[in-house]
Amino acid sequence: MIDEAVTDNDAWSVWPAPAKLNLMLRVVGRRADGYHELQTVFQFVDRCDRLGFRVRDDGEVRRDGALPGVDAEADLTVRAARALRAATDCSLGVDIRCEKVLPMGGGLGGGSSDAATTLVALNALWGTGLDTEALARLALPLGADVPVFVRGQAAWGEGVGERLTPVELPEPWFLVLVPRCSVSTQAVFTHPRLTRDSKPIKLADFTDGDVVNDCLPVVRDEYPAVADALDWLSQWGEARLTGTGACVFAAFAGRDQALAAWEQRPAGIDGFVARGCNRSPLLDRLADIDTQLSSRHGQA
Ligand SMILES: C[C@](O)(CO)[C@H](O)COP(=O)(O)OP(=O)(O)OC[C@H]1O[C@@H](n2ccc(N)nc2=O)[C@H](O)[C@@H]1O
Ligand SMILES: Nc1ncnc2c1ncn2[C@@H]1O[C@H](COP(=O)(O)OP(=O)(O)OP(=O)(O)O)[C@@H](O)[C@H]1O
Repeated sequence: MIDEAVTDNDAWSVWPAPAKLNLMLRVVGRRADGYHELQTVFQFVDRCDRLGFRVRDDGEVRRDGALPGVDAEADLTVRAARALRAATDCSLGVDIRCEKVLPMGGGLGGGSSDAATTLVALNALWGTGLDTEALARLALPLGADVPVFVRGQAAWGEGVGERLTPVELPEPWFLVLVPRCSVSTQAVFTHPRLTRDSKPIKLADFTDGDVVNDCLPVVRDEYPAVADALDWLSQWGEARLTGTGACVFAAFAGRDQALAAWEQRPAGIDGFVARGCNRSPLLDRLADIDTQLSSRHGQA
C-alpha cells in the first residue's frame, strides 16, 4: 500500500485494475518449455487495484511508493511501461503509483491486471496508438494472464491463456474468500500429483455445469487453510478455486445473499463480495479518457 491515496487530479490519472476469477480450469497438456496448456473461463469482478500515472517528459519510468515484497525493477507495472516504451520508441516517461487492494498470490491475477492496466493507460496517455492486438502481444511475455486483462472481455481461454474467445456469461455476485496463505503458481504447476492430461471440453460443457479446476486436489492437500475455506463456502453452493488459489469463491443470485453469507463467516478469514463483469472496468475508464481526449482535440 502506498502512503498517499491515489486520487485523480491534474497531474495524476487514476485507472482500475480489476481481479479475475477462473470459473473453471483444466490442465490439458504440457509444452516443451514446461508451461501448461489450459482450458479456462475468465470473468472479471468489480474489485480493483487503483493505479495512478503521471506522465514525465524525461523518459524515466519510476514507481512512486513501495510495494512490500516487490522491488521496483520487478514490478509488473514498471516492466509493462518499459515494454511499451521500447516497442513504440516513445520518448515520454511516467511515475506509477499502485494502491493495492487485491491480495498477491491469491489467484485473482492482481499483478497481471496491474501490468495490463499500465499498458492500456499509457498507450492512451502517451498517445502511442497501438491497437488491442499489438498490446496483447506485448502483454503475454509479462505473464500468461496479462492478455485477457488487456482485452477486457470475459473469455474462454486456451493455450497458456492467450487464445481467447469472448463469451457472454451470467454476471452473478460472488463471495470471494482470501485464505491467509500464499500459493505459488509455479509450485502448483510443478507438483508431481497435478493432473496434466485432462480431456479437453467444449464451452457448452462448461455452460452445462462442468466447472472443474484441476489444481484443486493438489492445493487442497497442500494448503489446509484453502481446504477449510472451501468446506465452509460449500454450504452456500458450488465452492471453486480461482487459478492456482489461494482464493476460493461461490456465486450468489444477488448482493444481499452474498453479504448475508459473508456476515456468517468463521473468525479469522478475509474476503469480499463483488459483482461478476463480462466487460472489465478498465474498458469503461478507457472510453472516458478517449472521450476527454477527443473533446480536448475538438476544442484545440
Ligand atoms: C493459473 C492462471 O492464473 C490461470 O489464469 C494462469 O495460468 C497463471 O498465470 P500467471 O500468474 O500470469 O503465470 P506466469 O507468471 O506466466 O507463470 C508463473 C509460473 O507458472 C507456471 N505456469 C504458468 C502458466 C501456465 N499455463 N503453465 C505453467 O506452467 C510456470 O512455471 C511459470 O513460471
Ligand atoms: N504490481 C504487482 N502487483 C502484484 N504482484 C506483483 C506486481 N509486480 C510483480 N508482482 C509479483 O507477481 C506475483 C503474482 O502476483 P499476482 O497478484 O498476479 O498473483 P496471483 O493473483 O496469484 O496471479 P495469478 O492468478 O496470475 O497466478 C506476486 O507474488 C509478486 O511477486
